[in-house]
Amino acid sequence: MITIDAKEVNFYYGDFHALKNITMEMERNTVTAFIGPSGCGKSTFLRLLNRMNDLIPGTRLTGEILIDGENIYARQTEVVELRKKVGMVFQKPNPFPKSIFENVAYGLRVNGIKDRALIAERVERSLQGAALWNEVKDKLKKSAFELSGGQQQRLCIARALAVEPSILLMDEPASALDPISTTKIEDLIYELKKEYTIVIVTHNMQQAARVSDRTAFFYLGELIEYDDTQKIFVSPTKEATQNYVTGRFG
Ligand SMILES: Nc1ncnc2c1ncn2[C@@H]1O[C@H](COP(=O)(O)OP(=O)(O)OP(=O)(O)O)[C@@H](O)[C@H]1O
Repeated sequence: MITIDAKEVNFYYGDFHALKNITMEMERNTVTAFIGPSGCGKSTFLRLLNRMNDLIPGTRLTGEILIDGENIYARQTEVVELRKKVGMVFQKPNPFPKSIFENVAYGLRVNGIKDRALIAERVERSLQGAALWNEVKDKLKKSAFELSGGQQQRLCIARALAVEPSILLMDEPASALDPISTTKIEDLIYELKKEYTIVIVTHNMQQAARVSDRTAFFYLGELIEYDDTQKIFVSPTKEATQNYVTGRFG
């Protein structure tokens, strides 16, 4: 079932045409990786999926992005509701200067949930979902800054899960982490796709090959090739894709 459906999307920063006629569909409960050289538009496209570019002055979008059949750029779309449904995890872990518990509870409180038992239950479930519960269950009141970088990133994933999104956007979620923490995040992505649809930007080819079902190769603002990950890495159709995945440019 298609959950994200982008149709002829063009995006401009002022006069700069950053995304050119992007059309692609993403299915529910899959992991899609965006790859391509620096500046090709991966993050721009990812951020369009939960309207994170809205606040950048002078930008313009044409085309449509439908999520579960609804045009997320339609006038009646509530951005707050959209972001509940489409969560985001950034490159650098960015916990709030609050306790571990309060970091995860934050989105629930912002959404007006006051029931303490419900909040505690959701915090536990989210930390379990982010494979962090066992490491933090005895120190929930400690500052999030006392966690390691890898734990902080899983905390940020738990924070995103707490408001029960159906889609998770991840912008290079492991690039600031050591190899062991990276493996944990990759294992987690594999687990999470049972319940969520995941879109990940990565510079790491092996990571894209390991975690994703589908891979989209972007170059200079265009979607050059989008196919099953196996196909992109083993027998891509386009020469540019072949050159990129074999490390001949980028
Ligand atoms: N806020 C902005 N204002 C103007 N131009 C921008 C802005 N953000 C990105 N761009 C430009 O849009 C293009 C695409 O940037 P984007 O960050 O989407 O690329 P990317 O593929 O994610 O790159 P990287 O892999 O380096 O993160 C680049 O040329 C960049 O300079």
